[in-house]
Amino acid sequence: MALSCSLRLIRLRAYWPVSLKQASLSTAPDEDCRQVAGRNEATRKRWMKEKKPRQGCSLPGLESFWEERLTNVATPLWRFPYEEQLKVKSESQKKVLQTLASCLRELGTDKLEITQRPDGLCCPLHSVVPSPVINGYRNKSTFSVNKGPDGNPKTVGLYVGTGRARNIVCVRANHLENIPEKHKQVAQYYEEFLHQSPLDPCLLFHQGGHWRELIVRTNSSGHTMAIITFHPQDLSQEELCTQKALLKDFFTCGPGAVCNLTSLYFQESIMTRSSHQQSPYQLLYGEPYIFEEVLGLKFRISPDAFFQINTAGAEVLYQTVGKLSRADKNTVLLDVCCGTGAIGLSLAHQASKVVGVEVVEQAVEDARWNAAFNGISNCEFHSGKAEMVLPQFLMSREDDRLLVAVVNPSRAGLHYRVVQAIRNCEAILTLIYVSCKPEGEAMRNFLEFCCPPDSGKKLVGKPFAPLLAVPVDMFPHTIHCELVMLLTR
Ligand SMILES: C[S@@+](CC[C@H](N)C(=O)[O-])C[C@H]1O[C@@H](n2cnc3c(N)ncnc32)[C@H](O)[C@@H]1O
Repeated sequence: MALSCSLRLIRLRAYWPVSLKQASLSTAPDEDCRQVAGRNEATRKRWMKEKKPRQGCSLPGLESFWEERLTNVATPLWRFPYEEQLKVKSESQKKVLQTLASCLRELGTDKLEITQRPDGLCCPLHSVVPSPVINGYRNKSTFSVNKGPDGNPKTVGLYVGTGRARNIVCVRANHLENIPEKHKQVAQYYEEFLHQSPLDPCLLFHQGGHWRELIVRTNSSGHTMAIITFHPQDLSQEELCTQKALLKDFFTCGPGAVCNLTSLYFQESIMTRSSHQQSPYQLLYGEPYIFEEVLGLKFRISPDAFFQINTAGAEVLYQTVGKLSRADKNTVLLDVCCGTGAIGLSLAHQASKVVGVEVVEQAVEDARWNAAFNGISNCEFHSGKAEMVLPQFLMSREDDRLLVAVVNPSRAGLHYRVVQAIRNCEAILTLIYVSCKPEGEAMRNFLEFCCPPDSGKKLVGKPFAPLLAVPVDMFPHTIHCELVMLLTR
């Protein structure tokens, strides 16, 4: 990629505030707000001046100062009415498409009619499709354990500050509008449990301590799964069993019973994040899975499996993908990075067949169960890294039907080998790229899909061209937005 193009990508990233998790590690929440507002500076100033009062903001002093900081970092658009938030998001998406257009021009793409639009965008941009739910929409929240504003190391909340700057403060998330009350309640009781526990929290791995983050998942029927991560350090099996029993008692017959947990999991982990394979999720109590309904289908979700964090928003997202995909009974739909199979299964009725690929084993097992439970028989799900599975699958395919590829990778974007495999497969004419961070690694992927053929990079297939971009808001109050990009050739 040309140097100026890379610089533009860096600038674009600077324009975008960081993700909720990253955001909670930022030192400068108010700066994020300034960046977010960008072109809507006047509107932002007006709203900041009017200072919409924060619900329940009655705490004086230190704690309320930190809560406000966290609110501004994690939900930087919270002061804006939702209509204004959508305008801010639309501006951000425009930036992405402008950057893509100019990078494509620099790369000498031959799709000049696409990159020379009067608005400077690489393709038409649909207005942002709103989230059906604005507040408390998260079905999953991750809470950390660390020192709070008062220095108490047994505080359960989200981070403000950064590890690098050594200024992390863990702030209770009670005021965040995107987190449902149930999640806040479980966090509050976990904190109470920690206060009762004789064991220390694990703040830094090398400094010892045990209690670590809490993940809460809920579904629309009110079921609640809690997952607690624990650093075993050098505890014996017997001591570990005692801790698990204390935790279970607290949430089943102690003060935490009011949380009404449907499942309680415990994961011993010595790494920042461990998969089920690396360190199994141990069910201490209740149901092994949580279930959710999406577009009339029932989905089983394991503790290790990804599921879109805004369920109502996910329905809108999948409907959007379905409309753009043009999958029909003559096409095979590839669902790359399929999680529990949600995209493929919700579109299976449109396609002749769905082939899903996913690296998390538990999610693949869920996807197979979900297909069987919902009576969907034209789906197959492959377990493994897409960069290993997909090239092999496409090479060994004997079927000559057209393929529609839907890719929905994590923030790291698609591995280069996945891009090569899709680009060099002539049967794929339609590609839908779903990204929650289109200004990041997804941008690199867009350029790899659309650049002129380059035998040195083994991108020999005809380039794709962006045809339409539809942003779907899944994350009200934050700057983030899911971008559904239709690319064809
Ligand atoms: C953003 S989620 C999308 C899941 C799914 N499309 C959905 O809507 O529920 C990204 C998924 O990619 C998976 N993933 C990450 N890296 C992968 C890889 N190298 N190969 C296959 N799947 C991967 C993750 O485990 C996660 O389930």
